[in-house]
Amino acid sequence: MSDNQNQGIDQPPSFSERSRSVSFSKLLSKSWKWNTNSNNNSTSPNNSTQVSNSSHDNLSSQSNLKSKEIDHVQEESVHVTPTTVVTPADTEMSSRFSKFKSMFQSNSSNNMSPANYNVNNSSTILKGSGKSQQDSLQVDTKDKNTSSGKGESTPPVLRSPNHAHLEAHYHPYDSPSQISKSNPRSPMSEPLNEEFTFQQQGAAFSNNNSTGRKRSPSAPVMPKQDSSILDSSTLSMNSGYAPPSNLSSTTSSPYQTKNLSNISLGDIKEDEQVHKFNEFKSPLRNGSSGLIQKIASPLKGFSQGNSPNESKESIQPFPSIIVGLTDEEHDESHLANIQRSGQKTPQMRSPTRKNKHLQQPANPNKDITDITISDFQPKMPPKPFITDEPKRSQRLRTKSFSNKFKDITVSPKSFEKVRLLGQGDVGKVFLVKQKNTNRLYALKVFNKAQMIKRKKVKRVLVEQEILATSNHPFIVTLYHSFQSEDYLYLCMEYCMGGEFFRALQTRKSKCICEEDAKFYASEVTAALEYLHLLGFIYRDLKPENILLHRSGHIMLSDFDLSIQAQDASNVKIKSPLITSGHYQSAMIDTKVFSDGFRTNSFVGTEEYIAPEVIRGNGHTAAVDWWTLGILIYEMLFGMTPFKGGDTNKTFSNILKNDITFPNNNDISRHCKDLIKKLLCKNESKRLGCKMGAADIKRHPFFKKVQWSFLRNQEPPLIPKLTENGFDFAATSTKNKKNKEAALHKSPDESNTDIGDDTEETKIDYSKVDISLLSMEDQEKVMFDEPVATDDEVPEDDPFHNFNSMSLMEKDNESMIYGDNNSYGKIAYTPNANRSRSNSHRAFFKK
Ligand SMILES: Nc1ncnc2c1ncn2[C@@H]1O[C@H](COP(=O)(O)OP(=O)(O)OP(=O)(O)O)[C@@H](O)[C@H]1O
Repeated sequence: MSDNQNQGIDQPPSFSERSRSVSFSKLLSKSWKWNTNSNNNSTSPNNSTQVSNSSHDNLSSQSNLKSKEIDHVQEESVHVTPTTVVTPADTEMSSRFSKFKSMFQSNSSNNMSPANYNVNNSSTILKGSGKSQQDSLQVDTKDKNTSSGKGESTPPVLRSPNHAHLEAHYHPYDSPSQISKSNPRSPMSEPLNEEFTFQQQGAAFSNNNSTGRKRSPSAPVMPKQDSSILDSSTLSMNSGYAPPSNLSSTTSSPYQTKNLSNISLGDIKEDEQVHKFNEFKSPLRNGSSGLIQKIASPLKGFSQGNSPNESKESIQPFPSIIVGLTDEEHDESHLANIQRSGQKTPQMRSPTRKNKHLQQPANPNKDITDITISDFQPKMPPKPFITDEPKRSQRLRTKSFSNKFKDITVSPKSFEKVRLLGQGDVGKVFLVKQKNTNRLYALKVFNKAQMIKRKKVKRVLVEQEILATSNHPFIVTLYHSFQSEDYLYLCMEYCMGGEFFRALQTRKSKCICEEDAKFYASEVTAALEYLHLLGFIYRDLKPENILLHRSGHIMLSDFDLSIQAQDASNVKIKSPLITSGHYQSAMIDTKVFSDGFRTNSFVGTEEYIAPEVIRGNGHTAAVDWWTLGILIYEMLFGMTPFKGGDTNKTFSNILKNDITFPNNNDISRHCKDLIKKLLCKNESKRLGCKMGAADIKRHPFFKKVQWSFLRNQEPPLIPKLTENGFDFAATSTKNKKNKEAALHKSPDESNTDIGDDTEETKIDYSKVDISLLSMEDQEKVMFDEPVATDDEVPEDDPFHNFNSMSLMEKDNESMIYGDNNSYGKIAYTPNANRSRSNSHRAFFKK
């Protein structure tokens, strides 16, 4: 990877830690690829249609195909699906986006619409018998040979005429050994005794597998058939959900012919929820969209004005006042219309109104005592705008987060890469510097083609929705999100402290004391409470997804596995406020926001997965409280409680084993009680099942926690930048030299020169297939493509709902790059100011 060249810094020594960081659903599609060779063929491919209503369609079909074939079928089905036929007119119309439309439609079920985010395409991939799949493969091969890609009437799925390259470039994880090489998790150095220092560097995200913690190759392997793990009684069917596996292989249930090792993301029964998710209207959404309709007529009214300026304004497509109109302002606009149209004014309003221009013109018949100074002022044309209100596209205005965001103010070119921070399943996260402000951000970049191919479209849309909707001190701030022709970008607050997991690992014992664990558990509880309040279930809590802000406070990140309960809009809070003991903290019943919501996806991270997820009975927001229990345990003991030798054993332990606490650890009775109650295998008895977060906050373990003052407390560990690390200025110069030296040619198209990014040489993106470029060149395109504004992305584009927008926040608190800053090494220094015994008292003493 190019970062290797960029960094020029030492690789950190590798950890011999357990690697566990993979989130399940993110690798399921890989897992079935890897396991298909070893699967038995007990079920005919056609059987898959018999269970077409279940979430497990075609699993047996999958087992009949060798992994290679499946790859081909998956890939080639893109070509044969009739919906991929694009007329030349269509192609011309939306040339920049049509390739994704056709990819998405081909890769999805027939009734797919972009608005549904329906990425469950397993039936598309494997529909019919193995023979027809073979047939389609042959047909596709022909297509492949004849298709010349974009601009022709043959389906221009991608610009590349050779899709084999896609697999090579976008799927570097074709085998467990490859994944361990190419998809390592964030690297760490060895703990350096008291200093707890590690090298935080992107260079380790290259193909060099000797560095850093890796994603576990075994993690994506789902449990094999093993009747010892589950007996049929543990597979409760009473919820109406089918178990996703045949963990109990002895019975003849159709479901039990399937193996979890075969399950793919496409088999996850999320479409129902997603469908309802789309129907879901939050109060905010209702408000904004309703408001737009309401004010449509006043705007028309303005256009009837006599002033030329007035009519000019009236044709402005997206007057930004629209969303910002209060009811009062709306009334006022309406009033003005009525007055203009000669109708009798129903009621005169106060002259202290904001929009003075809407006041009545001087009335000659008016009593002299009624005349005000405004009567003598030149009459300004009606302005349907509040000047400091930024413009928002029509689409953005209808979003629940429209009050937070304005139209996009940046583009990929606005940022300069500092280094790679991390690489997730489908996204790369870069530390970037905004060129004109020197502000530092974490820029998460997703490859669109890869998102479609790996069925992650819905997930990235959910991630954007949650990040954009959230406004909480313990949830990472989204500053900008935008898309270009080939990429999606989430520009977030840079959490300088990196993963909390690293901080734990840099401790000698890999664990922290109970008081410190209480601090982090409190902050996580507060963040989960907030998410639940919005109706989101996080589903992937683990130390890897908890980032540390430079202040040392936590920041939850990575929401692509989250889901929104569909009934959050109709929530009636029965007992909104309850008090907690002596401290009278206000607590909200957060459980009502996801009451009655169950989802059946197999998501999570192996050691953190809740029993109900393994059982496949569907799960609720209670999974987040289970994961909180595991997290607290891991913080205290440096390991998770149910980890087994392999996935099967881990799942078996989760389902059957009681929680035990290592002997030599001195933790309080209350703490053990909390963990036990959170790790209750029966979710209906688990702590949190009654009132959600309020139940947890009222537990005696948290008795002395000042929930309202969490943000003001001293965190136990403070990340500190140290010297001699990555030097941005040096790398920047080096990059420049590299760029000058590099000859950027597409391997396939010798006459296609993507050029460099100097002013003189413009890149013709339409002629470049980014999948054929080296990683370095792909990154170059990533930081050079023009931004696609909301209105540019056609409605039928799969990424239409990914808004390009910027946070309206005036006081941007993001870090500013300075000359003396170094971003290579972070040390976690124990906070000397923090009392370990009774932190809340210490806080008030200060
Ligand atoms: N805001 C941020 N500040 C600093 N580092 C970050 C930030 N966001 C992400 N990272 C780093 O990038 C890594 C990958 O990010 P993230 O987990 O969001 O990607 P992902 O594709 O969803 O990964 P995964 O598949 O592991 O969930 C993180 O583990 C972290 O090290």
